[in-house]
Amino acid sequence: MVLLSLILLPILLLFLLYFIVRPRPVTIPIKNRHVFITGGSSGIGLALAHQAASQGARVSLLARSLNKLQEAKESIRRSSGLDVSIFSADVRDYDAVQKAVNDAGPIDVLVVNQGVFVPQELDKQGLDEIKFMIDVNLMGSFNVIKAALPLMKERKDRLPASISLISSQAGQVGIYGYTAYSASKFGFRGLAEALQQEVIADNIHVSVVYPPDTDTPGFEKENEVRPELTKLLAGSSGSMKADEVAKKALDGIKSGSFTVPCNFEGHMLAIATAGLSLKDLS
Ligand SMILES: NC(=O)C1=CN([C@@H]2O[C@H](COP(=O)(O)OP(=O)(O)OC[C@H]3O[C@@H](n4cnc5c(N)ncnc54)[C@H](OP(=O)(O)O)[C@@H]3O)[C@@H](O)[C@H]2O)C=CC1
Ligand SMILES: CCCCCCCCCCCCCCCC(=O)[C@@H](N)CO
Repeated sequence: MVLLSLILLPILLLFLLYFIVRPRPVTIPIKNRHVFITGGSSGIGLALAHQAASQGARVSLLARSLNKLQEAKESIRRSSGLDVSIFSADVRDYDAVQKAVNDAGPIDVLVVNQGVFVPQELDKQGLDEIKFMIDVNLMGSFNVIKAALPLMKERKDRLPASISLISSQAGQVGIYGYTAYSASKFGFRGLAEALQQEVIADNIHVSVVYPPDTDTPGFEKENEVRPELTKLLAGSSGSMKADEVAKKALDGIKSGSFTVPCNFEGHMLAIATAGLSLKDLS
């Protein structure tokens, strides 16, 4: 009897725990909603913009180069017939970001995607490049989220909304040659875990997307200077097309998943680095 309850009690408790944290699927609609993508003029961000527009979202893009933004706007107009809003700003400039975000109007789905990567051993890398990556990738993301959050919270429809961060598999595991880059992306994890707790009451769902090497203009440039060992290690997770990553990202965002892996290795990494991120269970 005692033995039986010793076995049954933990099982009962586990069921109870599961009942409390069981998956409660959320669907974040994007049709007719405002999707704001930073770094949306190139690579993964641009692919996401195309897909969001083709699913009926109202899309806004933010990046520095007005030329590239205009090209992106034109290519989305050609493919989906839709007009996207473009904003030229550097994410490192809070006032410029705030102005862009306010001009764009309340955001339903914020995709923080801008990013720079200059791989190099710490030994050889200058502090200027290290600061560049931390400032654009991490501090820039704070600027964007801080600027967008007040209006996101005030949105009238109360439909589920999303804040998603495009991290990297190098934001799950430190990789040779990526000391600064990995540090900038690991920061996303803490930001996201804490932020999710702070905004869930506003029905805002935080997602972190972890792509492997992805075929983009930025990646092409990176490859010219990438140390051999970095190539080899990153190569162990293969590479994807920007469209494929964008699809995984958008599906993950729409389902409100906290962790969004993009390939098989990504699923393994998600399990290996789950930590206390229990959001995916709730
Ligand atoms: N490609 C890859 O292998 C992988 C990429 N990632 C991540 O995905 C994201 C997108 O990468 P990818 O598509 O390759 O990048 P690209 O270099 O192709 O595009 C980067 C985008 O960010 C914008 N951007 C860069 N700096 C700033 C800035 N200071 N302020 C505002 N916008 C800026 C660029 O426009 P502009 O220069 O005009 O400002 C451009 O629109 C990044 O966060 C990256 O770390 C993650 C894993 C793998
Ligand atoms: C436990 C299971 C392990 C599975 C194997 C995992 C292998 C790790 C590979 C990490 C790849 C990092 C790519 C970074 C890409 C990137 O961000 C740059 N291109 C810059 O944009």
